[in-house]
Amino acid sequence: EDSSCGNRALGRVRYGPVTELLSFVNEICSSQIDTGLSEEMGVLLNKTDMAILDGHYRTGLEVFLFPWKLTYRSYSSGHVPKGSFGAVHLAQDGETRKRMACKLIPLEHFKPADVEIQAMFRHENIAELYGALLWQQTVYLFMEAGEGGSVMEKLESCGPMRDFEIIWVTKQVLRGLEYLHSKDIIHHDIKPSNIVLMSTKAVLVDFGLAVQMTEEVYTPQDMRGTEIYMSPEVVLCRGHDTKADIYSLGTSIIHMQTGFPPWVRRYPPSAYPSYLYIIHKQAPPLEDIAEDCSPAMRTFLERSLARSPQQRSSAAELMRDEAMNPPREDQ
Ligand SMILES: Nc1nnc(-c2c[nH]c3ncc(-c4c[nH]c5ccccc45)cc23)o1
Repeated sequence: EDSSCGNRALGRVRYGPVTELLSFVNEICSSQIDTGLSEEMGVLLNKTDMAILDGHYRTGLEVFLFPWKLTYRSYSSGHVPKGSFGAVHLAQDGETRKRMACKLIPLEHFKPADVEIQAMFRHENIAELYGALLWQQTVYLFMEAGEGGSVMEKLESCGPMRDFEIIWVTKQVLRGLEYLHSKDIIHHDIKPSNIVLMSTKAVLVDFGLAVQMTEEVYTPQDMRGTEIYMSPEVVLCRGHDTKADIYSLGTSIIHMQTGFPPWVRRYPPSAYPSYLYIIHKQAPPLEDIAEDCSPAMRTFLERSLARSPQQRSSAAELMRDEAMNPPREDQ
């Protein structure tokens, strides 16, 4: 005990740089440390407006968690097993009043990939990582909060989005993808529930399936992503690249336009437990584009849903597409 502050036990939560946070998450995953300890331990990145008190950062004392309603239906068989999962809460620092998102992941399901990309690569359209704590076999990831909820929640509560809303969200996502793809990172799970809204921007979340390519093509050991938004080359499992995210953005736009992801209205989930074969065999789902879709947006979608990844436009090219810069009177 530290006599200078009486017999108050000093906790094991500390401020540190990204490198220290990364070594902390690797330690807890390789169980190099006794994870059974009753008190919390972890690393909060410097200058994150989070107030550690004597090495403690306890839920209910230094920080408070409030459950967000995270309700979204999965149309297909939902997550392919590799989907990263964890309950996301609203968090608020007791001292600084800073509001954050806090994702709780059971230690046995936690992997360093859940934080590596967000810790090492920062961009205004990627949810910033503030720190990681381990307490009672649960990892607490503190991140930038999208208090407007996800695009999925917006679709479920307000129905199909209007053109100018879709264009605003799509440009935000393209900025994030342009950055990630310039670092050869594939997100692997672009979809409405992984795009969260703030007052001035939208950010991408859930990098649990993201990978940084080391070659031209990424050959997966397992299928990654959520089926209904998945590209044909990912379904084929013979190697893919960052263009897989562009296809998933295209299917997400169809969802934003119509209120339904592609395929489900023509192939009802009751009759089709899996869409992998349909995605593989059928031409891209251009039939599911909204009837009142503007010609410019239809061309944009044809370019993002092209079957061949080589033919598909890149995020940088789509940023410059006329659909993203409509004439004023269209607004
Ligand atoms: N899977 C995942 N991994 N990281 C996040 C995440 C980081 N910051 C966030 N901010 C908001 C929300 C969020 C999603 N649906 C919502 C509905 C209502 C309110 C908030 C939300 C989620 C996050 O989510």
